Amino acid sequence: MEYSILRNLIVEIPQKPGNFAKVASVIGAEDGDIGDIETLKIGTHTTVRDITVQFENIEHLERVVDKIREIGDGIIVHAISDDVMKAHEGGKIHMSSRRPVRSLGDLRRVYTPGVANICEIIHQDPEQADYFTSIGNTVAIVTDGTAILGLGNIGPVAGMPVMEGKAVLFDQFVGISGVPILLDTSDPDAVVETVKHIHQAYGGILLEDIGSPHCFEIEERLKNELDIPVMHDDQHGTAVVTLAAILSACRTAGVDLAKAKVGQIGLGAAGLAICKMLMEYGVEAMYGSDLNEDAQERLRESGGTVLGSIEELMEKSDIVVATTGVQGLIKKEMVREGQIILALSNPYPEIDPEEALAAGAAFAADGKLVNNVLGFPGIFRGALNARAKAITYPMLLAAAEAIVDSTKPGDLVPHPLDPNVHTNVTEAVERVAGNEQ
Ligand SMILES: NC(=O)C1=CN([C@@H]2O[C@H](COP(=O)(O)OP(=O)(O)OC[C@H]3O[C@@H](n4cnc5c(N)ncnc54)[C@H](O)[C@@H]3O)[C@@H](O)[C@H]2O)C=CC1
Ligand SMILES: CC(=O)C(=O)O
Ligand SMILES: [Mg+2]
Repeated sequence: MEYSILRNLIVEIPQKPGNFAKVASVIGAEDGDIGDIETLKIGTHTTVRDITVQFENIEHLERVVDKIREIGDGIIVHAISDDVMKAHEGGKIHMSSRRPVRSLGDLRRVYTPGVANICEIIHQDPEQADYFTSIGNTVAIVTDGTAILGLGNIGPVAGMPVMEGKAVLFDQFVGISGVPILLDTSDPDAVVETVKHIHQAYGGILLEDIGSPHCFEIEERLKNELDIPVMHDDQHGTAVVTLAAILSACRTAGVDLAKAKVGQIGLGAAGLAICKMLMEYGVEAMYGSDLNEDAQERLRESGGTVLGSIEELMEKSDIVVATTGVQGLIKKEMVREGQIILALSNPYPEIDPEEALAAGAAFAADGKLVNNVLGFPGIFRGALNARAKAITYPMLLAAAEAIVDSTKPGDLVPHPLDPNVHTNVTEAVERVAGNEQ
């Protein structure tokens, strides 16, 4: 038998001698090849095991799982997990202590009675919280779940894996603690009130995957009403990285961005912010296209030109950016020779970069490559280091330029695991924030 897929079966088995053997023999009798077996949880009456098994194909997997389910006796197959699912088991983040408690002395220093003195110091001088608490190193990752990647309004709980992912990136790239906050409302009044009531525990607020148009009002009001950095990642994190990718492409192609014709397909959170950033940078011919008339109107109000169709936009633009969430929206016949195409929707782009290049594009990339992961960690690290009260356009521009400077010749953007990019963005943002104070 040729095995082509490997899966992990998460099976709950009542603690009775012979029960595990029943599961193992069913798998063996059906020619499944058992590998590692891990005990995930020992309960009072049952044990949950993660059994790695190789299968010939999906049909073979389904047959084996059906046979295990037929055993009965309280044996339950909870999940069939692959390596992505495995990476999510138990969640991706965990709040951990920076101070070990190994003795009573530790306990008294870390907790009562020692802690009371620190509380009093902060009570007398609230700024001491910067030194004696983790607040200044913690960012709330706030979502209402209305625009989770390009998956749409799937709710905040379904969006939690994305928020945990952002927290992983904050921690790994710049040492910030990211704390997901899931809101069960999208009403701007309620969102603003809620964030205002909880904001004291955080040094900054990252708004994530909040859909348009309510994201615009929410961000604007929170920026005005809070004196800590607030940034909607899908708007400005994306705009920063997109500007950087376009600048690198223009540098390689010898194109002057200010004189280029740029088309943006999708004028939601990401799209409108990209247009505004590019126009602020000096782009004069900024075209846009969206199905939604209000979104079109927002581009006109910002100084851009709305075109009637995607075909017209593709025809007229030297550089095209797409953030619609619609896989395959750009057809290869629409691609113009020498165009720069950034199809940024996640998880699936508007056109595969290989297809765009084969159709004549000079540069093409998707949202895996040109991704706000290159921006938001360093932007917040820099803002927190400088104790900035807001994230401003000059700070965002400095972040974009730092990304360009971190990009190897010929590439559009740096590798996201290159620590230099996060350090460079941090330093650039911190420097500008420091100058602004
Ligand atoms: N690569 C990256 O770093 C990022 C990528 N994105 C991606 O961009 C996409 C959009 O995200 P958001 O702007 O937050 O969502 P959004 O919901 O605010 O905006 C989507 C916009 O696309 C428009 N649209 C939908 N179908 C269209 C079509 N057929 N033609 C023209 N316009 C159309 C909608 O009317 C809406 O205005 C998502 O797939 C997301 O994953 C978003 C942020 C960062
Ligand atoms: C990358 C990101 O933030 C998004 O696709 O929504
Ligand atoms: Mg997002």
